[in-house]
Amino acid sequence: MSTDTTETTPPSVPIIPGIPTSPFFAVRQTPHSGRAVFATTFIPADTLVYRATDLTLSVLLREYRREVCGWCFGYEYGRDLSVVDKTVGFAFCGENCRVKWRTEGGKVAVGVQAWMAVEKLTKGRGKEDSEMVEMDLPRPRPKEIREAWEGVKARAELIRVARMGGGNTPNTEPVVRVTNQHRKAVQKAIADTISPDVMTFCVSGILFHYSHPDQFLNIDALACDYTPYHSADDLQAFTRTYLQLLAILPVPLLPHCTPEILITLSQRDSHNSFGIRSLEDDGSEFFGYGCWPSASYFNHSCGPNVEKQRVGRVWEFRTGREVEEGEELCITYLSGEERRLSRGKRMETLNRNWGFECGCERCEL
Ligand SMILES: C[S@@+](CC[C@H](N)C(=O)[O-])C[C@H]1O[C@@H](n2cnc3c(N)ncnc32)[C@H](O)[C@@H]1O
Repeated sequence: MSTDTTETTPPSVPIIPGIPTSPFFAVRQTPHSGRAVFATTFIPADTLVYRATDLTLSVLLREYRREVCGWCFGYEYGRDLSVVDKTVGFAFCGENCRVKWRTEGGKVAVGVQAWMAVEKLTKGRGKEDSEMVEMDLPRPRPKEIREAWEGVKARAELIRVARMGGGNTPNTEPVVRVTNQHRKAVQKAIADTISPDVMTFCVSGILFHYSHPDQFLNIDALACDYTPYHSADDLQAFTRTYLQLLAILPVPLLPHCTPEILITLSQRDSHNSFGIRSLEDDGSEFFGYGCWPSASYFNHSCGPNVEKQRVGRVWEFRTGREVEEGEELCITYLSGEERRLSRGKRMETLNRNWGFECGCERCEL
């Protein structure tokens, strides 16, 4: 990571879909830490330099779904929210948010139908897997990931035929007769262990691909993690969820439910998502996470000059001090407590969670 303020301007990068634009900065290539944001002018302290409004996919952990608004992520200190939409399993802080979620977040009628199908499947099934993310388990390598997705291909095909009658689109003539084998594949998928949070992630991403095909490039352009699954179990939860979604999603969404799309979502989300946390208590409550592509070009520094703040569904970025023209604008990827760790422990945390050796000014000293 560069904090160089000399005259040598870092090379600019070719046009990238979804990069942030601002009168205060530009995105440029760095020698060692990918693309980064550099001030193009002197910036006084406490200047709002950017607002990221481009939320693509988001996950509210199941345990918070009654307490955190499905639209604005509002939270009332753990109290259950007043407006509950039982059919889709989301709660809202008011009727206004519920309507916005239905019209914009539900992304057309098929979106609402998709969440209804998920709710129908998951309701009453309780928590079937722990979904605790064990950070120290070995991560599946790219070859294992390829094999796992390859391993569910035949079952996926059977389910697709059962749902679509063998046609390539819902309206094409059936080309394969649907047999018991196809129907059994659907039943087996539905009976398999459910991972509700993985399912929310996948449905949110599939709906984004369906409703904003042009903006999917913004996700695709983000830094890629080729080993995005935390463990073999995590990878299996994704392949299982894929089959379950093929079995239950509204038919128009099935062409958007593919291994390629689901893998891309995991690979880009891994090093780019932002935690959705409580706004009080140093963000001690972790409600879930989301991907705002334009906000993902700020690199990390252990002594950041930019502070980020979530305001509802938007992230605001403000300078924490004066910034010289040419200086890199950095946020911190560390949570409140982690910021107070020693250099060695910070490095370890960043390496484990983000997969990079921190080269920021504070670590280099
Ligand atoms: C959210 S992205 C930031 C933008 C990224 N540099 C890009 O080109 O898309 C996070 C990734 O940037 C890189 N990065 C961010 N801060 C860094 C730092 N302090 N030192 C080294 N690499 C860093 C790491 O590869 C990390 O996984």
